[in-house]
This record gives sequence, structure tokens and C-alpha cells, in this order.
Amino acid sequence: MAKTRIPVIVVAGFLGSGKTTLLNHLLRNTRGARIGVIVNDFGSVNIDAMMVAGQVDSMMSLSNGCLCCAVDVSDMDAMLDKLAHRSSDLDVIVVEASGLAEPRNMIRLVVGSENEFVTYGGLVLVVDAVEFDATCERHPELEQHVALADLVLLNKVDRIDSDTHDELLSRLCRLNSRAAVVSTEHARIDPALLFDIPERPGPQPGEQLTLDQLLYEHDEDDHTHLHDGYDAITFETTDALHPRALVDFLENQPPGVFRIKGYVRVAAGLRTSTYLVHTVGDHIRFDPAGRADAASDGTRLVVIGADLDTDDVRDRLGRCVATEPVSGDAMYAIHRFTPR
Ligand SMILES: Nc1nc2c(ncn2[C@@H]2O[C@H](COP(=O)(O)OP(=O)(O)OP(=O)(O)O)[C@@H](O)[C@H]2O)c(=O)[nH]1
Repeated sequence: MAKTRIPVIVVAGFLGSGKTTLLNHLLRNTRGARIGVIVNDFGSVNIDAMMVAGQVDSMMSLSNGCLCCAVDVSDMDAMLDKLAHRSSDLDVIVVEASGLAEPRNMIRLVVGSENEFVTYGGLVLVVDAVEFDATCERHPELEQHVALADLVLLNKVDRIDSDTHDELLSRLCRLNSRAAVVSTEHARIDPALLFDIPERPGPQPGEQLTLDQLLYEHDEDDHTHLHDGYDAITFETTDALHPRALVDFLENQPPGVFRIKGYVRVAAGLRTSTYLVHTVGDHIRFDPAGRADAASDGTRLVVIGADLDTDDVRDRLGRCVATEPVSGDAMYAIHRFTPR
């Protein structure tokens, strides 16, 4: 089967909002995922320690200038090419934009990449809960950045009261009703919300825990559970789905959804086909599933997000099941989102 493309996640946020804190948190809680990192400079990321512990698998840094201003698509491609190639075993690449970067430019660099082994994995915007109002006054473009985000981390909620918290949540929701908003302290978010956690075998009895596992368990002891802020809903059916109904669901996702992934079996004309589907925010991708794929005899989708209405998500997906014969050209709805 073709190599799965490596998602490239852009992390943006105004100066001091907590981007580096998020990156360090993800690197300490990789849960076995292999992470490649592109940052402006490694000054504040504890890269040496991470390297020694085997937490960071590959890194690229732009030591002078701002990633978004100084880099054009070919520069970004040169960095991505070093991380993502045929023999790369990375699960995800995280690009940390500098605090003044324009997220739209960063997205353009990733989406415009000609590297065939990567796919855009979404924009994570870190918002400083304490400074949001003041920053918006000085830099109104911050509101547009919120509108672009696929996942908003409302960070530093330890420093605001619950009324302010509620107000901020509704304001962010007004600015972007589509994105999942997760409130965090010190950017502690479950990495599973951002990237797939690989199913690699855990330590056998008598085996030592890796530093990753030790760090992860340590975090779990000290703080609220990382997965408190989000839901993962699984939808399974052996009935084939209607391609147009499915695409309509994916293009008009329920509020709070951040990612959708899994296998779908769709029917059109006399054919049923199975695809691997992956969405993050507005970005939808269908890859034909290989024949030998064990999961290819039905639909199994996982919908991940914050404050999801489980019944609504299941009902809407249930309504995607094809109840009548579907015309063959309905498959074009999906072909719009298959790789060239
Ligand atoms: N109280 C509190 N402090 C936080 C939280 N998250 C981050 N900080 C602190 O805020 C400061 C800025 O965090 P960084 O992660 O460096 O922010 P950044 O977005 O990478 O900053 P730039 O690189 O300057 O854009 C640091 O001192 C962090 O320790 C939080 O949730 N609560």
C-alpha cells in the first residue's frame, strides 16, 4: 500500500501565548509517536535533552529570520524534504511559527509544498486567555487568525476567573464556530487530539519504561487527565454510505469537530469502494484503501473534537447510509478530494 502521508501541523499564536510550551509538552508526551519539528530557533525548546531521550526524531531550524517572512515555498520544501521522504518513519511534523508569523502564509507554504510524502495537518492556534482582549485591540488581525484555526487552544486559563473564561469561549466560538476550542493550562493537551498515536507494543513485564512513558505518567499524576477536554466518537456500520451525503457531512461538520479519520465504504452505481478518509478542519482527503486492508469491509470513522454532541454526530452519520440505489456519478463528490 502507498505510504501514508505525514501530517504537517502548523502551530501559531501571538507572542508569549504558549507555543513553545505546547511544543515542549507534545515532545514530552509523544506516546510513541515519532515527531519531526521545524522551528525558527531552538533557543527555548529543550532540544538537547529531547534528543538524548529520543523524543525528537528529526528537526530543522531556521536560525535567522522569521519562518513565515524569510521562507518561500522552495525553502519550506527543502526543510520538509529532509524530514519527509520515502524511508522517513515520522508520524507527524510540527511547524512552530514565530509569534509574529501570519498563519495564512505558513499554511500556504505547507499546502503549496510539492513534497509527495506530506499532507497539511491543520492550524493549531494558541491563544493567551489573559492577553486576548488587549492583543485584539492592538492587533485586530488576531481575530482573523482565530477564524482560520482548526483547533484553538485557549491557554493560561489558570490565570482567569470563570466568568472571563465563559466570555472568552463564547467570543472564540463567534469568531470561529467550526473549530474545536480546548482550554488548557501550560498547553497541556492530549496529543491524540493532534496526531495519531501509533499502536506500538508497550513494555513487557520486567522491561524498563522509556523516558517518554515515565514523563507521560508523571504528567498524568500531577494534573488533570489530558483527555478531559475532548471527545472521540466512533461510528461503525457495514452498510455502504452515500458519497454525496458523506461529503456533505464532512463539509458541514458539527461544531467542535477537529479531526475525522477512518475507513468509509461508499456505494455508487454498481460499485462499492472503500477509502481511508482524513479531515482536519476544512481539509478533507480520501485515499483509496488497499485491497488487502483488513478494515475495508465496512465503515469505521472516529470523530474527534471538543464538547461534541454524540447523538447528533451519530444521527448525522447514520443518515449518510445509502438507503436507495445511488447513481454512479455520485462518486465524483469524493474524487474532488482524492490525491492527484
Ligand atoms: N500561568 C501560565 N503561564 C503559562 C502558561 N502557558 C505558558 N505560560 C508561560 O508563558 C510564557 C510564554 O510561553 P511560551 O511557550 O514561551 O510562549 P510562545 O508563544 O512560545 O512565545 P514566543 O516564542 O515569544 O512567541 C512562559 O513563561 C510560559 O511558562 C499557562 O497556561 N499558564
